[in-house]
Amino acid sequence: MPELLCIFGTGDLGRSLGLRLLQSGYRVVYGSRRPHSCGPLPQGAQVMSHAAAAQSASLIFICVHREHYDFLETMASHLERKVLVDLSNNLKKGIYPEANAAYLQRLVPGAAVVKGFNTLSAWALQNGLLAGKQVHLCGNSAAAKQAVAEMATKLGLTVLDKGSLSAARELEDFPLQLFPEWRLPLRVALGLMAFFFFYLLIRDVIYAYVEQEQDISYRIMVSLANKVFPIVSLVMLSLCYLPGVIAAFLQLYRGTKYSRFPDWLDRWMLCRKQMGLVALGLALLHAIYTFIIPIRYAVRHKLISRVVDEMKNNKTTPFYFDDTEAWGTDSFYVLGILGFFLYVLLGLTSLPSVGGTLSWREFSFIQSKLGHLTLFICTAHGYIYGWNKFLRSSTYKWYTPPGYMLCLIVPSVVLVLKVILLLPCVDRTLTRIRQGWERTKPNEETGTSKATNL
Ligand SMILES: NC(=O)C1=CN([C@@H]2O[C@H](COP(=O)(O)OP(=O)(O)OC[C@H]3O[C@@H](n4cnc5c(N)ncnc54)[C@H](OP(=O)(O)O)[C@@H]3O)[C@@H](O)[C@H]2O)C=CC1
Ligand SMILES: [Cu+2]
Repeated sequence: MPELLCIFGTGDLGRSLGLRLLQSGYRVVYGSRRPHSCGPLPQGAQVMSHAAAAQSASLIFICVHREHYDFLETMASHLERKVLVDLSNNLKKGIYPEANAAYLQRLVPGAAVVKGFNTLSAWALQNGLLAGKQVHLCGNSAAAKQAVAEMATKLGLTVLDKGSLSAARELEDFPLQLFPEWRLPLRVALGLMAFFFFYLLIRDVIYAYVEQEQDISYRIMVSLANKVFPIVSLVMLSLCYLPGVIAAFLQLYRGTKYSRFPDWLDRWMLCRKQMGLVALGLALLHAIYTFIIPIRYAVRHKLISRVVDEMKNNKTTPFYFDDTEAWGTDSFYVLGILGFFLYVLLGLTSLPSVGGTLSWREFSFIQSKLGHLTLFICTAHGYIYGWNKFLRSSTYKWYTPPGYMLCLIVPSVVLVLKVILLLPCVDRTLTRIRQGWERTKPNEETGTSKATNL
């Protein structure tokens, strides 16, 4: 006979959890305030009063909001020696002085409370999106935790033990976090965008207005945006590879890999993927913005008015083929296309479903070798853009360097550092360090090792 599990509460979560448990081969009994009118439940589940349901099972899921926990105190005698799983979440951090699970344990001291599953959603349970999902558990009774962990494994979940019930607070705060690993990359991207936008606004629009009394503020919409996006994209892509390079230099400097990186570097390393994806998004915007250039009114007007001018004045300027310009623009576009293609490739392999099919060697080849190649190609794309501009006109003053000049500094630095790391002698040392070699090498004569590999 399959094991019988009990669920208190017939709400959204209770129903979805019951359905999933039934599909995993358990029997389910619901405890409800109104067992005869609680609406449709998953097929095969029984429903009774709380007390009767608790009697028949040893493991009880509390799928009730914390605000209604008080009824559990009145039936504490029925819950003696039961395992109570607390799945509750709060709407905000710190509304209650103690964690929900600690509160539950206080109401029912005779039971073993386990906190967990609160990061799952009714929706994911209902749609069977559980495979490989990680759940955290904590509780004071090891046996109770063990029982819950076994059940979770049967549901296809991966269990992570977070220790005693005092960790419940942390677990309850988890679902309240909104994309924690995206916060830093998005802040950096917004900061950089704001900086370059205002810089270009002053330099291109306001400067032209003051100096030449020309109102070209319409350029904010497309031209300015189409400079800000590629600039920030390139800087973000560099920032995605910079921490790896810094870490390598730090290892070289320390001569060992067995010491922790500073916190800021750790945090930076952990959001590289998100940095790269933000960069990819901006590169995509840049590509789309570039496509609409020929159909813009301002561009068409400029071309047509030049022809009309010449017809009116009845003279034609010599129209010859500039070989340098042809090479310059073509290589600019080709590098842009190749760079964007590699960008997309990097983005695709960062998806778990694609990255999971790659071996570690393949993954690191794509993310590191191909990643730096992407950075190189995109930086070259930027340099050629600057070069073409320089060929066509150079009315720019030295004190107003174009935006792309500023942004090219960052990727150039990263690339130079990467080239240094690729020098055979540096590369050899780094490989040895990463294989566990330390500067205080074992003393070969006596055969004793001073280095500890910990
Ligand atoms: N929905 C979700 O995706 C998730 C929910 N959770 C947590 O699970 C818990 C339940 O959430 P959810 O199912 O969405 O909520 P619902 O409001 O859908 O359901 C709550 C259930 O609790 C019971 N209940 C309500 N009032 C009382 C009361 N005064 N005394 C006793 N029982 C009562 C009712 O069942 P009955 O009428 O049968 O007694 C009701 O169906 C919450 O703590 C929530 O934070 C956690 C993770 C995800
Ligand atoms: Cu470009």
